[in-house]
Amino acid sequence: MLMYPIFITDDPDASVEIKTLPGQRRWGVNKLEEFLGPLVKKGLKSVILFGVPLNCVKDEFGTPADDPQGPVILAIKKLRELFSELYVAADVCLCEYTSHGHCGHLHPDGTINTEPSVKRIAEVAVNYARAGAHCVAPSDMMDGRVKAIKRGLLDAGLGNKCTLMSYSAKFASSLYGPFRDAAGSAPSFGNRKCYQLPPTAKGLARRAIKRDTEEGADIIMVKPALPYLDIIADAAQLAPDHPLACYQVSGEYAMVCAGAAAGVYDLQTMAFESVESMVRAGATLILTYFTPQFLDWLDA
Ligand SMILES: NCc1[nH]cc(CCC(=O)O)c1CC(=O)O
Ligand SMILES: [Zn+2]
Ligand SMILES: [Zn+2]
Repeated sequence: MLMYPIFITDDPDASVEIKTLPGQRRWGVNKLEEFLGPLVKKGLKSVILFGVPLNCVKDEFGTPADDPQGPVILAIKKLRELFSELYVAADVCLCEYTSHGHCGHLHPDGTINTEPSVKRIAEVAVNYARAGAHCVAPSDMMDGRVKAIKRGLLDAGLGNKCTLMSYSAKFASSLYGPFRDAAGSAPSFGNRKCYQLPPTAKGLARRAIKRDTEEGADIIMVKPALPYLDIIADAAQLAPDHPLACYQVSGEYAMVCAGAAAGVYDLQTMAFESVESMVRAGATLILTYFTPQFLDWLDA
């Protein structure tokens, strides 16, 4: 039930430490074999890829997102070729590729322009699926994107080849800090409160979960995880026949590590307690940066 989030950058030989995410690195495509080979041997079953383009020319449309020579498409192809048993998911968003760092297209006044955003997100998702992704996971939060992606996959003949995992209930959280640092995707102005949910928005989260199941999502996700266990439990009840994912995000991971380093608790015990709580709430799939450690700990 563990999916490992990994950062793929466009220097093919990169292996660069990410300061705010202890133990995690930005990887180049040429390094994926030595990085993931040992983990696959230990039982790693799935990864989710995040592109970290450092050398591309970003524009307001996020054009580099599905560049055939871009890091995500190259990594999908490489991983499918290297590891026949590994499940390869790809995060779909534009913020890593837009000049303004927002997750969609903007109106001249800086607000989100939903229609072209959704169209572009669906295009990117289909291109990741064409490259061989088993699963596409839109994290942009634009209204209507699940339906558009599902339609796109069906039209491309990939409806039964590629799973759609929706970040259905994604809250505007302080816990994404290390990720934005790792992915270079902080917005250049404003924030994401227009398209991510406020922490108190239980009703909106429930409606988003229902809407995504109706629009054709195959997996529902709640994010962040530990502070939102009630939402995970709600999702388990609202979508009982869907796999339910939750994302132990970068800031949650960093918090667990920092607390352990400060002597507040034992790292392994706390890491287990955190994900066991998610399982108790109803999660059946957990995206976590602790995945490599869990493979060791579960084996020991
Ligand atoms: N679309 C961007 C995206 N996709 C996944 C994360 C966060 C993941 C993490 O913190 O580990 C974010 C950050 C954000 O919304 O700002
Ligand atoms: Zn984004
Ligand atoms: Zn808005």
